[in-house]
Amino acid sequence: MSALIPRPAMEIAPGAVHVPGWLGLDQQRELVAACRAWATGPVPIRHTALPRGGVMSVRTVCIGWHWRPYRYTRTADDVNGRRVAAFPDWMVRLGRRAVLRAYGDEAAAAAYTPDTALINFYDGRARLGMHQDKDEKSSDPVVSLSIGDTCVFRVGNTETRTKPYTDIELASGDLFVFGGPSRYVYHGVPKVHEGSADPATGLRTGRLNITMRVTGLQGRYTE
Ligand SMILES: O=C(O)CCC(=O)C(=O)O
Ligand SMILES: [Fe+2]
Repeated sequence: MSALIPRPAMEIAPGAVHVPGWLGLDQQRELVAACRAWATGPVPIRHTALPRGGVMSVRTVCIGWHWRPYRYTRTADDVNGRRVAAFPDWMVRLGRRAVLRAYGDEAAAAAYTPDTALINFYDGRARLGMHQDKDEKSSDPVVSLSIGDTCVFRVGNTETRTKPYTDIELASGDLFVFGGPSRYVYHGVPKVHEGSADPATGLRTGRLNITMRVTGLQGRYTE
């Protein structure tokens, strides 16, 4: 789809809102630079090990709290034992602006205080199976930002990982927020369109996705 044709914001399901082209190119560049720094440490980006052996095809680095299947911890005991980078205040503000844009609810936006983000990097072969984000002890919305290659994002239902689902495309700069009745919707990334990115974001290849969440765990860890 041409970047010149503005795509309208769409409610895909109650509480699940897609805002195409929400991030400008400068913001995307800044996020790419920040994620690149986080990818190097204190906990380097890695393929997350799964409990039954095997690894995820996506590579992930976390900030604020470290996620591994299926919990959040302060230290990355499955990687190098170190504490992850802090969740910066500028990202809290970005999350609030995202919630305001998606729901138009000033009170909900002001109250939104994400304390962790999972930063996923997809090469052309990476996929993410259908899952729910349910390791958080808070039902506050998940804010998702995409940069780089366009992907197919599958938005399912809250009951099963199978149909009915809706496939949408998440392109560079797109915002997707899922909260309220869609907070525990199954979702996944069945395909990444390799080479579809505009290198002007600073990401020559691949797809970056940032999901901010509220863990509901005690003890904020910010800068
Ligand atoms: O890459 C995406 O768009 C989704 C990522 C996701 O669902 C997750 O990290 O839990
Ligand atoms: Fe998810």
